[in-house]
Amino acid sequence: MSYGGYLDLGTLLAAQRPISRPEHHDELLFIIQHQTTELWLKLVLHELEAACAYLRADELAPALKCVARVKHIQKTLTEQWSVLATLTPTEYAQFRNVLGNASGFQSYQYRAVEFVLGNKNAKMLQVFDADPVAHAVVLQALEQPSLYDEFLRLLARRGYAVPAAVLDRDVTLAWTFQPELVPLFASIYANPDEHWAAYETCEELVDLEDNFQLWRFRHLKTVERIIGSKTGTGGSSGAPFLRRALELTFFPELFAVRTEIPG
Ligand code: HEM
Ligand SMILES: N[C@@H](CC(=O)c1ccccc1NC=O)C(=O)O
Repeated sequence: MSYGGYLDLGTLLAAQRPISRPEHHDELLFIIQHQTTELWLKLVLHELEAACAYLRADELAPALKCVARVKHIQKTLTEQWSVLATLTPTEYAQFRNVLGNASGFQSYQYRAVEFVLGNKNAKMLQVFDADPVAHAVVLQALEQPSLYDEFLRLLARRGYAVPAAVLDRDVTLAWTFQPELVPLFASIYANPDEHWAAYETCEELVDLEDNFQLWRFRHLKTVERIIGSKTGTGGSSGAPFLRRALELTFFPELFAVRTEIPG
């Protein structure tokens, strides 16, 4: 066994193939920024799937360990935007045309992560109709209970009053705000010592969402500085579309509970 053999560096390092002609110096940065993101997303999915499985098996501590690793990856991904931010609008404009209609909308691993965190939308599946591998990954994430679903099921098994409608919901649908969960979380937050496992997990989920939003924010800011208000190659309005995504929340009840804490 050798270093390059074990890591399959031949394959990995042959996978950066700029298509601009003459080749633009900065296209390699653009490719590597995306490829490293996709590699980390692969690990994020692997860890989130494991976290779901541990929750299903009532093993909270190892589930939280997976979440902790995901949080570190998210921080790395958020920091990594600064590398791409060295790409000036002038430089990007010199090879943007070669990208055609390709865009981040087509990142199946990103879509699967959104789905595992509960932001589901079956319509996004059709983007992957022509790619069976991508389709299967996103479909699996659509059809399985989200991390939040698994946590709420675990709470129900531990005797917490999670409404039946929440436990029996169609998990392929996007999560919608469930007001009945707010008093349940309020009782957990009112007495952390008695509900430590639940309390700690709630805060870990809030961290995940916070980190996800920071990544989205840095994407938006990088996009603003590189393409301004141009429309996206994927057909969206560009920065306004990305700005609206900052209003999304995966765990609305965990934010609503904050208002209910006396004091
Ligand atoms: C010059 C750099 C970049 C620009 C100008 C840019 C721009 C955009 C725009 C305008 C969109 C909306 C879709 C569209 O109409 O095209 C988008 C979506 C997206 N981009 Fe980027 N992007 C850049 C870099 C990246 C990188 C490095 C990643 C990392 C993988 C990424 C991941 C995504 C994802 C996942 C979406 C879909 C977001 C969603 O559906 O909520 N982008 N990007
Ligand atoms: N949507 C970007 C293009 C872009 O960023 C992109 C193009 C091809 C492959 C991945 C991309 N990344 C994220 O959207 C743009 O409108 O310039």
